[in-house]
Amino acid sequence: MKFSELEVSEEIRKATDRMGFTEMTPIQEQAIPVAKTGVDLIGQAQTGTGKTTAFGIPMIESADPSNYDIQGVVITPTRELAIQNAQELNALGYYKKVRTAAIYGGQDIQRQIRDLKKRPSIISATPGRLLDHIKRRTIRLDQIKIIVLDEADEMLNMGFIDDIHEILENTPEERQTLLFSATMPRPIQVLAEKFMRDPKKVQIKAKTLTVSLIEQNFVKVKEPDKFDALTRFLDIQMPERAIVFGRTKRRVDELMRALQKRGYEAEGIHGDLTQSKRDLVLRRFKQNEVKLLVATDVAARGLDISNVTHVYNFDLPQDPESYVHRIGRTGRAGKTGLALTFITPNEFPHLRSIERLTKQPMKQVSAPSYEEALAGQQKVAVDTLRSSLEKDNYHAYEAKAQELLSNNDAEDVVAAALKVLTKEPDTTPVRLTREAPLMVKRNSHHSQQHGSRGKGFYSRSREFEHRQNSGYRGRGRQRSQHF
Ligand SMILES: Nc1ncnc2c1ncn2[C@@H]1O[C@H](COP(=O)(O)OP(=O)(O)OP(=O)(O)O)[C@@H](O)[C@H]1O
Ligand SMILES: [Mg+2]
Repeated sequence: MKFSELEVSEEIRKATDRMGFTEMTPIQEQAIPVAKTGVDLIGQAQTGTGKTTAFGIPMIESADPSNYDIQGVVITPTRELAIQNAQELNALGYYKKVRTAAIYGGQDIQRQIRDLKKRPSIISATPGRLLDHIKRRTIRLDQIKIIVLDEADEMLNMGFIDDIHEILENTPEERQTLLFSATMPRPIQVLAEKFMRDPKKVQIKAKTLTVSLIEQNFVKVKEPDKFDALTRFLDIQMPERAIVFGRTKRRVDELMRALQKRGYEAEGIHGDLTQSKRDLVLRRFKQNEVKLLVATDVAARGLDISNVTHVYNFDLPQDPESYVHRIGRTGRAGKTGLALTFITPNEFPHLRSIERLTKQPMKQVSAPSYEEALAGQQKVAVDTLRSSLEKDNYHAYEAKAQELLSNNDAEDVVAAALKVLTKEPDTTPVRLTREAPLMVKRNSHHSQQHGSRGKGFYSRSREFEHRQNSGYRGRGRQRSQHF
């Protein structure tokens, strides 16, 4: 079905047109008409299939820009996602003149207060900062009509649940509540139904939980060999734009430095960086100034960066759902992608639990040898040379070529030129602190949640457990500190 056939105001149809959308995606086609009737809704569809617009249209449609109250709220687990959702809502509200403000931690609160004085109709926020504003009375939610929990399962996970409850207490009881995510574990749905009113479920049924356009591979590699394997894969696969996920903030810092040391353009993103640094790194990645983004799970959910061709899970994620979201950073909006997951020998049970959740077996590949990586890079050099020949723009170099050929064998000259052009696999020694393999924890929080009898789900990282016991106030803060 096309947006032009959707029963919405002309301003919204024009906005989707301006955004370049013609056909609706399945979640949009099915969720928008239901949400417009005002009922509560749980929407589940694969990553990259347009859930933002699916909740965005009913929000913009119900907002009245001549009313000065905040009428809608979208809550997300990360700051970058709050910014991104605000951008999409502003695009959808362009002709109707419905304004959305992004409200998130790490940005000057006075600046946000000034923004709020301009009376946005919708707020796209992270929970902690939203609560700060509620307490300062710079945001009132008593007139809202719609609240959306984007990445709902993550928002209702142990880390954010208290904040969400506190936010909900500040909203009118007759509000409409919408939950969206690509993953929706059963226990989270049960929990959600406690604060929703008879929610309708719109689940886009697919054979697999992950998008079929993403090729999913894994490589078995011992911890000390992981980094060499990574750089050889990079040399062979030559991703246009890739995200490398590491387990902890320290790991991300070390990986980024190690990659840079071997001559790759890489930048890191995690929760210990200042927000301006996070913004800068993401901007450089989006603008293709760096090809590799090394990230914790702070970049796992929701981020929509076009042309991410590869996702490397250098470390396994903490839980199978995170795997689904991480690899979903590629293969978006109909594009193809490749995901490669590194598994150390004793992490195999985790691989199987991921496959059980995704219903998609991963294909085993082997780590390229030095020679294979070299052959890959040589091919790049040959291709570069060939395309230069085709461009026919090297005539200014002909005199020098003749000079070289008068004293040397032609084959030697070309071979030497190729050597210079080839980025040979770099074996510069690097130091990475050894990561312990993920533990299989019986009766863990996750295993109970998924009703899987404690087999094969993961324990939280040591860092997380340490933080849990280290007196941070509010569980939501602990969770956001984690990545
Ligand atoms: N109807 C459409 N036609 C074409 N492109 C679309 C359409 N709807 C959304 N898109 C584009 O598809 C991309 C993915 O959309 P979006 O970020 O909303 O996915 P999502 O389902 O929320 O994914 P995730 O689960 O990763 O958060 C965006 O670039 C968006 O602009
Ligand atoms: Mg999304």
